[in-house]
Amino acid sequence: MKPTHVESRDRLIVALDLSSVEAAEALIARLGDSVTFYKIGYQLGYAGGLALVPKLAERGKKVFVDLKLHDIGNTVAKGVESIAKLGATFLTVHAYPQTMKAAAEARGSSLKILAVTVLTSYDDDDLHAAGFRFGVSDLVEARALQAQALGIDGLVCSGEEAATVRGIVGAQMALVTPGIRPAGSAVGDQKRIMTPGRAIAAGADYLVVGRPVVEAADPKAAAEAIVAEIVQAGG
Ligand SMILES: O=C(O)c1cc(=O)[nH]c(=O)n1[C@@H]1O[C@H](COP(=O)(O)O)[C@@H](O)[C@H]1O
Repeated sequence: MKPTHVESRDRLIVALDLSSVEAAEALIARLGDSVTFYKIGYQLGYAGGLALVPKLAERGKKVFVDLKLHDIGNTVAKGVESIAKLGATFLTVHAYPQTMKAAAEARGSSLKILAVTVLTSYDDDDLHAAGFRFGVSDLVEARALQAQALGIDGLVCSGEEAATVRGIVGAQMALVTPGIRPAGSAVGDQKRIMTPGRAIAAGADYLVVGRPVVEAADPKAAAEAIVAEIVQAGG
């Protein structure tokens, strides 16, 4: 079950993984009306990009601030309060109980907190190497339940887990899926990938796409093709 109020175009979130505000502004201008939702993460955020959040919001765009916070509760809460003032729609935290609790309590009324379950560049071996005794699917499911119990607004997971997670948490939580790769595009460092259409069909509400749009010869055409696939999948 996907929230029906979200337009197909608004389900695409383009990751502005670029080295400067100027480069981001140039891409935003090229994409024009084809993209309504942007993500600002480490690369752009640490290069002055957080100043773009209120500017984009003023222009009617939605912004996902992807800082994947994880620290002691007090520090997380204060960071969340600062991000909330920028006018962002989404903010990520890692799905650790203390971190999620602090973020949920500090988020205010307009910012929504997304918990990153297991990074899409991880597989079971990567989790075991990091000291976890769970595999990806078990850890994603356990964290989804914890996030729901703590009042978190949405989850970041791969398309591979989307259908199961949707079944566990129901329709209320937003499911946001990175690791999106249109057929034929380079996988890069991602390990749990899915095409836009299959991810929507699996229950994703939002697709996060970086390189397949940002590095495309024609980013606008790449974004439009993803939106067309979302529409075709019924999203
Ligand atoms: O939170 C995220 O957005 C995120 C979570 C995750 O598990 N995997 C993941 O790739 N992301 C982000 O999604 C984007 C994916 O970029 P591409 O692999 O270039 O499409 C990057 O900005 C990542 O930081």
